Amino acid sequence: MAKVINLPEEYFVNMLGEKSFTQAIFNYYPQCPRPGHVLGLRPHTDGSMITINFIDATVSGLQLQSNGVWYNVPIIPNALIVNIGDVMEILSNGFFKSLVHRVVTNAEKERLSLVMLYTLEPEKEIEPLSELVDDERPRRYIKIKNKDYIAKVYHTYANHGKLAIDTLKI
Ligand SMILES: O=C(O)CCC(=O)C(=O)O
Ligand SMILES: [Fe+2]
Repeated sequence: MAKVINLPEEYFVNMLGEKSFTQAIFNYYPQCPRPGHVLGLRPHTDGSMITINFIDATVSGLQLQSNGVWYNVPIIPNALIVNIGDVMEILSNGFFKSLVHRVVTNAEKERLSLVMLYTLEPEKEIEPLSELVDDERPRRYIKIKNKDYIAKVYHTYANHGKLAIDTLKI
C-alpha cells in the first residue's frame, strides 16, 4: 500500500512500531428470528489503520457499501478479509478510503467472526502525512490523538451518530 502512494515499502509497518495497539475482537451473532429488522452490526467504518477479518466459513453476513448499494462479502474458506480503516484514510490524506460495512443477521444460523484491528500507539497523533500534502492536495483532515479517535469512534457508534471520520474532515 505504501508503494502505491510513492512511500518506501516498509513505511506503515515501521510506523506501527513496538507500542502499536492491536485489538482482537470475537463477534458472535446469535440466530435472529427477524433478520429483516435487526442488524448484527450497524453501518460503520473501522477506527483502525488496517483490519484483518477471519469470517465464518459457513454463514455469510458481512456486507460492504459502495455508491449507496450493499454487497455481500462471499465466503472463501480460510481467506482473510483486509479492510482499510479510518487511520489509513487520514494518513494517506484520503487516497485510501475506509469502507462502510455492516453485518446482517440470519434466522437459521449463528455466526462468528474474529477481527484484528491494527493501529498506532494510543498517544500518537494521527494526521495526513506531510509527504502527501501539497498545494495540489491540501490537507483534508484535522489532527487528533489516536486514543481520542478510538474513543470517538465508539462514542459515535453507540450514539448512532454520523461516521467519526466525517467529523475530522476539513
Ligand atoms: O463480523 C464481521 O464480519 C464484521 C465485524 C466488524 O465489522 C467489526 O468488528 O468491526
Ligand atoms: Fe468493522
